[in-house]
Amino acid sequence: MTTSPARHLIASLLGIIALSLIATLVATTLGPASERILTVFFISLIAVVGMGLYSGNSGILSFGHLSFMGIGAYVSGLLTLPAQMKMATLPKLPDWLAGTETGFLTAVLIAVLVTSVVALVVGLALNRLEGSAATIATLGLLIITHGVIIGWRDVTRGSQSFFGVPRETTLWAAAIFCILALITARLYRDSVSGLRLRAGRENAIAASAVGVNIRKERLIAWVLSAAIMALSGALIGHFLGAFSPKKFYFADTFLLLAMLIVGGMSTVTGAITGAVTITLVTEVLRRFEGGFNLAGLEMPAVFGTTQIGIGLIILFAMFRKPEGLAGLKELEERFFPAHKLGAAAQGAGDTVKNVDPAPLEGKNLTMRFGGLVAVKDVSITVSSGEILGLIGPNGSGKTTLLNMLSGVLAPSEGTVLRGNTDLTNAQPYEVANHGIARTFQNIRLFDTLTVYQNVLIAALSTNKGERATQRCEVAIRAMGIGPHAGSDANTLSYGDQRRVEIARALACEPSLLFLDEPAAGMNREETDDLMATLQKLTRELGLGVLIVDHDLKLINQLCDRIIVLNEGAEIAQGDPAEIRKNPAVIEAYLGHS
Ligand SMILES: Nc1ncnc2c1ncn2[C@@H]1O[C@H](COP(=O)(O)OP(=O)(O)OP(=O)(O)O)[C@@H](O)[C@H]1O
Repeated sequence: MTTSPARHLIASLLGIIALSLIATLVATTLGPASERILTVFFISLIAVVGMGLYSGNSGILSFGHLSFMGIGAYVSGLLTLPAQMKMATLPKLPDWLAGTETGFLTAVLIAVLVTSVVALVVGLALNRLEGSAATIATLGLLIITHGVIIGWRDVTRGSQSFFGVPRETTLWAAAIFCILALITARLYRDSVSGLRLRAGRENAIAASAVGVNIRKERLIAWVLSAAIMALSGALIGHFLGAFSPKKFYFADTFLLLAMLIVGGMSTVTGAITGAVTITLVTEVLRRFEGGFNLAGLEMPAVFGTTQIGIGLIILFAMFRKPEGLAGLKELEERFFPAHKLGAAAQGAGDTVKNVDPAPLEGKNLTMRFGGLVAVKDVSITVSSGEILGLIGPNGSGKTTLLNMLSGVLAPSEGTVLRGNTDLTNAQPYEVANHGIARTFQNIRLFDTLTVYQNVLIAALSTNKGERATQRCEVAIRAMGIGPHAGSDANTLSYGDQRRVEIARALACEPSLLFLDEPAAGMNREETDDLMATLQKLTRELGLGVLIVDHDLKLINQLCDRIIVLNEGAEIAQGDPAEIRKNPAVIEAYLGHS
């Protein structure tokens, strides 16, 4: 399933095929030099797209992808090297490998499969790391793979040239594989998995809270991108006929990353733009590297002209276009309007089913941050059909309690149960799939995704993604944000962003909804409006709501029951009238009774 309008994908696929074929035809008419440049360009573009598929969609910059290109090249080279050549240059090869001699396409396919398996194993370990730690680990991968290739002389010829690989990569072969790689990357970006990964890139905690298993999505992207890198490696091996380990090390990593950074990481359009820009600059500057004649004036040779030029372009991109020359959107997304709501779903009550009618029980919950006890031995029950308020002065532990109930924090002591299911140490995405959705005190939207996509991710990632489109549209309508469906979330007003967060939570089809200061930053009119919407929804859907807010008017009018915390401990519990009269509550808020 794809998550973008069909016209986007059709335009994109037609554009990719048309551009590649036109470029190939033009190059064949211009002669062998142009053919050679375009072949290398196509192979580089495959690699850039492979790197972008992981780094762009996950937000984790990888320095290690050239490892997979190297593995692809060596595996494919070993499989196609003529037996006699192997006997002469690699006499210590195991017999089964020494006697194997496959065709080009078979070798490419096996190289891609072998590299995918290696990537899967590496990815399982790498997936435990986040952000810059993961990036540094990919650098380690590059260095280790380089070391292994150099050290494994019997198979790779070590640091010497690995030569004799049949030169099978023609311009047309490179063009067709490039089209396939571009289409794969484009389809992946807008697949369910790609959209989930992009959501995780924008805000990992929020993505997890709407049911996204980010580690799983990262692993899928990692393996897929490694497979594309292996394809690129096999093609360059069969184009050059000879290569050494340094072909898959820092210099080319830098070049490919430059293409990705200059063009833009998060789109296929960016990969193409970056590859075209850097290839053009490299080709032009290479001609001036050995010195040139400018209107009769002899200019001296400047070593490293090409690298200086690439460096300057990166600096320009960083200062003027930090998201890359192509920006954050695919070309076709700029031309064709984004999602509009269908006519399918009208009411809110027709889709929501109670996933689990059992109440959620937090028993004797305690949370310690070093020496600070943020929540002390608090027990709380949230039931369907009830609106429960959680109030208390600043720093009294409300958000921490909500984080423990929703899986964002594992409690230091105590248990969280939903019926017979123990959710004490469950991840947020597991909690979301037990019918518990939430919003955040500091709005956590997927900023560069549209409102529609923000909500769709939640629907796709909970309740097995059943009726996702319908659930998404119902939630958007219920919160009155239909007119903004096609806008990027970060372009909305504060009040509307809060509404998107609630719509996103509703799209999970929860039976329990946690709202952390939903009216924060809203004026009175917006707050009253929100209150009316929440009242209507909870009555219609039979939702259980746990709401944290400092707006006591809202809490008093909305809630059936209120729990009051002070300095991490519960000091009162009762209906609004009881709480208003409670001396301990008055003292906690006013400092005197
Ligand atoms: N991740 C954390 N690491 C360390 N201390 C934390 C963390 N989260 C919360 N705290 C501390 O725990 C205490 C309770 O914070 P919490 O945010 O739960 O209170 P709150 O009642 O929600 O406050 P507010 O009404 O201001 O949002 C505070 O002293 C806070 O500084």
